[in-house]
Amino acid sequence: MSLFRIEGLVKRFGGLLATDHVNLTVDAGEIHALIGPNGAGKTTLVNLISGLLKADAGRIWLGDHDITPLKDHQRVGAGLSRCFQVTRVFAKETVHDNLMLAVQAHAGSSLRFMAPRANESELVSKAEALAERVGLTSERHRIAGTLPHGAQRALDVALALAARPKLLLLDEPMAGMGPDESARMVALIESLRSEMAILLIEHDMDAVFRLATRLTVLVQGKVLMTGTADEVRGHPDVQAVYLGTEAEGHS
Ligand SMILES: Nc1ncnc2c1ncn2[C@@H]1O[C@H](COP(=O)(O)OP(=O)(O)OP(=O)(O)O)[C@@H](O)[C@H]1O
Repeated sequence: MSLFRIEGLVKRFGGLLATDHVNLTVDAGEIHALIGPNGAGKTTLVNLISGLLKADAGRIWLGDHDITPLKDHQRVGAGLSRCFQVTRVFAKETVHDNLMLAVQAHAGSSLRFMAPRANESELVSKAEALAERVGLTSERHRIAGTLPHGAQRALDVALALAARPKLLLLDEPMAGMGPDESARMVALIESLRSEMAILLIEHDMDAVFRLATRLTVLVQGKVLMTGTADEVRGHPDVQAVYLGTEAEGHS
């Protein structure tokens, strides 16, 4: 059974079918990329998955748990974490304090019953481990808002990791990055592969083809195809519909 499964998902905005009976699976250990031209419905689908939008029809499964009726924060609790195009980092707090808040929010009942000092030191060590996990150990005491863009995105990933997700949703993690920052983000995503499944929405096709186990191509709300990088690259419809658009200056 797939770790994550979408069945017949539908979302209408007035007369527009933004999500048109979409089926999609993500397996454990997989980085599954969602690609498609502007307006294809990628953001809508991610919002349906994370629970920001309510689907008109269809079901969403995490393992054997039907998460369709759950609200967004309940989906995080069920194991689905999201990184945002617009980051949710607290700009005026330090990296460490951002991580402490995230770790605290997801600490669960085990920590609540510990002595306060043991509790605190457990939280600190979890926050430090997360900083190290995303390469921010040396920036731990900096104010988050003063970090370079790439480091802020890395912090956003760390905040999502604090929830210990089974599935991580990454919405354009490379957006606005230069080549060095992108390369670092690619390495970070690659390093997460063994620990969780990832659904990646990204316009940077080099990064997508480097990272993705499988890709799903979305066009006008519909799945055009799902396949490996080679299958997608070689598919004539994809070249016409998507890569053609790319060559014309798709950002
Ligand atoms: N809240 C909304 N109300 C009405 N129409 C919407 C709404 N959100 C999205 N749409 C429409 O749904 C379609 C899919 O949009 P969506 O943003 O999901 O595409 P996308 O693939 O994420 O595009 P991009 O690559 O530009 O981010 C578009 O035609 C868009 O105009």
